[in-house]
Amino acid sequence: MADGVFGELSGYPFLKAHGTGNDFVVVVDPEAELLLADDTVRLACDRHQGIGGDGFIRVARSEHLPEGREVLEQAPEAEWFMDYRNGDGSIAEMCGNGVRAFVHVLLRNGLVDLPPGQVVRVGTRAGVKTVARTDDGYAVDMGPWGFIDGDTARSRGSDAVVTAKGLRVPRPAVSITMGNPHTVVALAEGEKLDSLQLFTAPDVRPVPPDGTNVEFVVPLDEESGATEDVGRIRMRVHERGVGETQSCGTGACAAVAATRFWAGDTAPDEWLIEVPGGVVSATFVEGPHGAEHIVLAGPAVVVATGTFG
Ligand SMILES: N[C@@H](CCC[C@H](N)C(=O)O)C(=O)O
Repeated sequence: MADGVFGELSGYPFLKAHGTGNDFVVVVDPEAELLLADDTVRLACDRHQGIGGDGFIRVARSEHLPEGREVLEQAPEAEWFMDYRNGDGSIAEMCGNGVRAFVHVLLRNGLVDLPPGQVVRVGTRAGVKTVARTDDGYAVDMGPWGFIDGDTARSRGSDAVVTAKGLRVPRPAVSITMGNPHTVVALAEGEKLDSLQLFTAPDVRPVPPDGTNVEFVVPLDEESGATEDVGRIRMRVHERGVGETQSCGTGACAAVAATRFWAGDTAPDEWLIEVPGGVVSATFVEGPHGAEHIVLAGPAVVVATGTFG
């Protein structure tokens, strides 16, 4: 490759994609030949000196990455692996908006065929995800959700305390895994959500062992579009390894899991999540072996293609 500002990426083609405003620099590297040092990823995602993105996605054949080979042992059909990094270069287990963008790029580049009614299985560090096409995007079985500290959450309703700029007092929260870690805080009013300052990371105690993404949610009532059958929340998020983003798919799943847990048995299975970058949906379904899975649906868009300078 040419000697340019992006090191090994100079001269390499990229796509810029997003899902509800959560944006990604995507490279198609089927043989996983790129080294992808943290600095290189950081520069690619830099909004002033790079292409700009919340995250960086490498599209690689599973057989060429160690984590991909582990996936293939359980799911030989998961030919493609989403190698995901945050904008600061750190590796993340999973990205719900990113996996839709990933499949969109696979289709756009003719790397998979996805006729109506069929699914594609994608390898990730949080296991294999099954993705289907919808009328306006993609639906992803995100797998099971779980409490990070199940006993405390179930007995007390919360297992952490969050402090953030714009919150008058620290708030109780619950930490949930979607393969990656999340801590969810409920607020009573929209104004409180709007006045949060999320340039700096909220303080979470105790913080989960691998850090956390923090979601602030406001449950909406029937006047704001919720119904008996479809719950609705507004959400803002501070992402681990990034900062505030316009949307977070795994965060939306964690947010509805916490909201439904707090609401009790009568809460619906279908949810709409309003984020600054749009709306995604999440549906609780019965997965294999009786585990409760969440299906996340939303759009994926490629906005540009180019070559690193
Ligand atoms: N925006 C993503 C999540 C990306 C990873 C996250 N920042 C982490 O470190 O866990 C999503 O849509 O899920």
